[in-house]
Amino acid sequence: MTQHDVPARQRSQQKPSGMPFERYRAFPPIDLPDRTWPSQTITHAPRWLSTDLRDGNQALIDPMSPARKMKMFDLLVQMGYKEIEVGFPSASETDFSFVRQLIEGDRIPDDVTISVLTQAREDLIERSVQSLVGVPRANIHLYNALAPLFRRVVFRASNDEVKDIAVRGTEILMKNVENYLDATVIGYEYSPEIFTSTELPFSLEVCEAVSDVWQPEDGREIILNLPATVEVATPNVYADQIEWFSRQLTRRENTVISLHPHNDRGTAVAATELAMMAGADRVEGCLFGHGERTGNVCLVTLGMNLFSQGIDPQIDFSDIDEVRRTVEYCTQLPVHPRHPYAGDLVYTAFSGSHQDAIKKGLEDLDRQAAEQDVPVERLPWEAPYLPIDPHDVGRTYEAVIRVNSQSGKGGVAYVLKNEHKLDLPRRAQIEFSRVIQERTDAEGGEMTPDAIWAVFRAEYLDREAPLQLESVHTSSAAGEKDQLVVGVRVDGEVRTLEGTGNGPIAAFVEAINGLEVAEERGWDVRVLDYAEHALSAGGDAYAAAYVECAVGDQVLWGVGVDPNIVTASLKAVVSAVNRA
Ligand SMILES: CC(=O)SCCNC(=O)CCNC(=O)[C@H](O)C(C)(C)COP(=O)(O)OP(=O)(O)OC[C@H]1O[C@@H](n2cnc3c(N)ncnc32)[C@H](O)[C@@H]1OP(=O)(O)O
Ligand SMILES: CC(C)C(=O)C(=O)O
Repeated sequence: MTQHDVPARQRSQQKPSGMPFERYRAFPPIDLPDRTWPSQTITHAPRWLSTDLRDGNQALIDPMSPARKMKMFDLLVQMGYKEIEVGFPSASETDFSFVRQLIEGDRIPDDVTISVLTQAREDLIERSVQSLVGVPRANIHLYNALAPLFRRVVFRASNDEVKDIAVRGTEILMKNVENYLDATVIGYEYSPEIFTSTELPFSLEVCEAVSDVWQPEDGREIILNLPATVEVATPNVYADQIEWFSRQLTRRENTVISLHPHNDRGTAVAATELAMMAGADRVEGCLFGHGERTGNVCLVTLGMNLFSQGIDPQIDFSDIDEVRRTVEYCTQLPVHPRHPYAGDLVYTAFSGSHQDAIKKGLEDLDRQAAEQDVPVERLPWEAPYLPIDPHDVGRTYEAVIRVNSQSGKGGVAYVLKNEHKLDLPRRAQIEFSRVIQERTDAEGGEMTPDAIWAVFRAEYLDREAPLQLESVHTSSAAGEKDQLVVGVRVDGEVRTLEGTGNGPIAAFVEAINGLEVAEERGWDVRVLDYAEHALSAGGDAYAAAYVECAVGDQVLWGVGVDPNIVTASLKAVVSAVNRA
């Protein structure tokens, strides 16, 4: 079908881009009509291999120094990675001596297997094997490219000659292992590089030939790593390729099918997950997706995706910021603020409707926890816009809601509640968020919690003119109205006011309305709504009071905070009057 055969309703209204798209071809689909992977689900973590110290390192502007490599290795071990590719020892003295440092310094825990990568060239294989002398167990990883373009351009060799590179490489490797590593248990990994662009039958043929040499059997596995060296198609195609390969392969029970996806199309995570559904056993990648070009698949995202589905990733991400800081130090590259699960902004909402929903969701969890009398961490996680609980990766809720011109009342109210325990009534939230909105519109940028608090204090708590409350005495007998005597300053002048009413607020309002300046000031005060709550528990607890008043023809809120609830209420009335 050409572009012109596309029905008009499906055709884009936009003009042709002028981009030379004709130079590119769509990747042909895989003929696998009875594919089974679409109906599979992922139920457990794969075997992970971190290639941060190899693929990750080889793609850095400034490859890791020995100290940085060691820090990365220790981090990977601490997080729980059991297979770690530690370098390409034949590439440089730095890589070789790092492997020696690990072995001679006894840095490799008993349950961790290191591996090293080599091209299928005799001298490089020998040097790689030599780097492993003295290690109790390790994997050696050999690769050569099989794809048509590489056969023609890089190796200038026929299919058989390219297959022979892999077969001979395996034989040479086994010979060297015999010569140098008698006390070491060596595992073998072979990668038909550029697997994604290679004819599937040819990849299979070469892998079978390599396996014929290695002779996998029970207790002697072979790892066939099928890399998306360059990601060239939609993720379903990779899954088809993996399912096809896995079905055709002999000795499947002694073969570990491994993935090594790159992210050229930005779909490495999806491709990996679909390929796991297609039967892969093992995944290679890097923390935060470092590696050649657009990087290897991100191990953090994959692991946390499992976690968010209730599956143990077998890796500890509980202090994600520490992981991020260490990786940034080792790679000297920043992690994007929107990186899934770990970026600075990924648990933060600036926009009003998101803030409102998150605030309600978190309050609902607190309510459920109180009702069921269990800690909130024991409840199944369910909160709008937050796929996981930030606490589970060591983040706090403090940064969840941040305020700028896109924010609404929910966000502002969340900050006041979270930071200062002030739970504003709904209409007070609306009123105060307008005050904040004026600021953010005028000044742009973000308003920090401290700045919001400063505005709140100035607006509601710190106004002392024209009215200031100095002292409060109340008396009431059962069944009688409250008698109130308050000391105030009106425009700085000390006055004593007396009032009577159904409660101290009504008595105070009566006293204010009776002042001689009341008429000229427009202080015709009526209370429309009232709310109060404790700010903290215990004998020295503070109380917050919120009073919605009509003062003349204005309707506004006042807020008061005091250890004494009556004084807090009267302060709230003063706050409203002064704001008017
Ligand atoms: C997809 C990947 O990430 S694979 C890993 C890639 N990583 C690296 O390359 C980092 C480490 N590499 C290096 O330090 C160097 O490339 C070395 C030391 C390995 C080799 O260096 P050199 O001997 O200078 O060779 P060079 O790097 O140019 O490699 C190209 C040669 O190797 C051959 N070659 C490339 N890959 C392979 C392979 N897997 N097996 C056998 N031969 C290979 C090429 O055909 C070419 O041969 P030619 O010179 O006869 O044309
Ligand atoms: C060596 C192989 C696995 C590789 O890095 C790749 O193909 O991307």
